[in-house]
Amino acid sequence: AELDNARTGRSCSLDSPPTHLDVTQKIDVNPPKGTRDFPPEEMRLRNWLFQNFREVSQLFGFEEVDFPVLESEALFIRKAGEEIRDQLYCFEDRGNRRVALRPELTPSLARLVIQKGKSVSLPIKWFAIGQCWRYERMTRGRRREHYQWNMDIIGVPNVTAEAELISSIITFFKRIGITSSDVGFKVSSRKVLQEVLRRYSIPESLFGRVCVIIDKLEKIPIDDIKKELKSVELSEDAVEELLQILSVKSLTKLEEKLGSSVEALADLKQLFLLAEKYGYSDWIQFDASIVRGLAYYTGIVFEGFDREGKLRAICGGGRYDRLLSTFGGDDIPACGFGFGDAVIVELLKERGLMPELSPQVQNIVCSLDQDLQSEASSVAARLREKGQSVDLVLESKPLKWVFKRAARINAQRLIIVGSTEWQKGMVSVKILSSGEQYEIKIDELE
Ligand SMILES: Nc1ccc(Br)nc1
Repeated sequence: AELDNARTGRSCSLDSPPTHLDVTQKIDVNPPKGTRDFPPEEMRLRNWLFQNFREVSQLFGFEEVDFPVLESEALFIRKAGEEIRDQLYCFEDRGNRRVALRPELTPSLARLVIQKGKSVSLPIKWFAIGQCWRYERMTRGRRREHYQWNMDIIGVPNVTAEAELISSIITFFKRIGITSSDVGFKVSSRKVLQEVLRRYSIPESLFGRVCVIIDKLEKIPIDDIKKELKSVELSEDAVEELLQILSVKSLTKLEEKLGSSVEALADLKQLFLLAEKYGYSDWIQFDASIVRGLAYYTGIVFEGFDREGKLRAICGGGRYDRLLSTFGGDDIPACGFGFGDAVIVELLKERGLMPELSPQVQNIVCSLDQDLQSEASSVAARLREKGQSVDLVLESKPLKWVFKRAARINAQRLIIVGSTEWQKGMVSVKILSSGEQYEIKIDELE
């Protein structure tokens, strides 16, 4: 009912919102279906992951940006039959506007680039880490939100941009202990598809839709793929040729099939040459079946995969030279990738690479009797002024309780404010790792 209300813009709240005294209705303490809470332990892992995303992005000279989670629905309405469209988390707001929770970040980035126009100089190198949404029937019990790391290079037409993006992802993998024996990148170019469609005089307008269908290879039966391709007027021959080409796994074979003048080949050869120079050749392989499921890719496409074949794609991206112009912007070349926060964690667990992240606090401060509580607060304030983190025990507790809490929050030092020591202008300090204990003048504490 609430969702209907939200969709129609009617009030979302209850008639008379419960006051703090009403306990007539017990609320569901779980988050909405398909969404997650981030209690401290999960939040530490998320922060660790995002910190690595950020540090790699900055290592490559990218600037961080973000956009509203809520966007105009129009940003994502593409007529190519994409899954991302079918699962759009969209509704009508109270102003009768059609809006959507963003399913991806690239359209928002394109919108901002156009909005900025000439005020930003090219090339633009931006990265973002943002929550993205899909409304999937819970039949499949899958998540409805995830966080995606994106890096995009706008304004560079040649594949040096794609080579740089792949290098940044590999840098990230190496930082967290993933090697080229764990993960590889399948690389191809949509210009391969484009060339085949051209040879069969398939209209350009069908390109996006054909790519979306091809992306379902290995996800749905081959006969359904063929049926869908024929439904967009591909002839039997065109379908057969297409599927033939998509099974090619070497550039030499591709050259035999398409000839050496095809632009796709030049791009791919240059990319593999650059990979050699970056030193990441053992991470990438040509695979013509890679097309990715977003309609707007126009050139090189790539996806990171787990070599054991147990997990879904870890990340993916490619060139999207037409997206800005389809939004009414200038004809500016662009490429980028998206990297979700879910599969990578599954991979880390698989490989035993999950980081040990415990809470960290330098000091726990307590007073031994109630009359010294304010003195304990002044000791905490003094330490914090010196940049020391302090967990201040806020009510009178037995020392046994304090020690237990100190262990739980992984405190390094216990500072005890006791009356005898306080009379002498001192406090007791206990180094919890070694057990070493001593008294120190308050104004020497740091
Ligand atoms: N696009 C998208 C959004 C949210 C999730 Br979970 N997966 C994919």
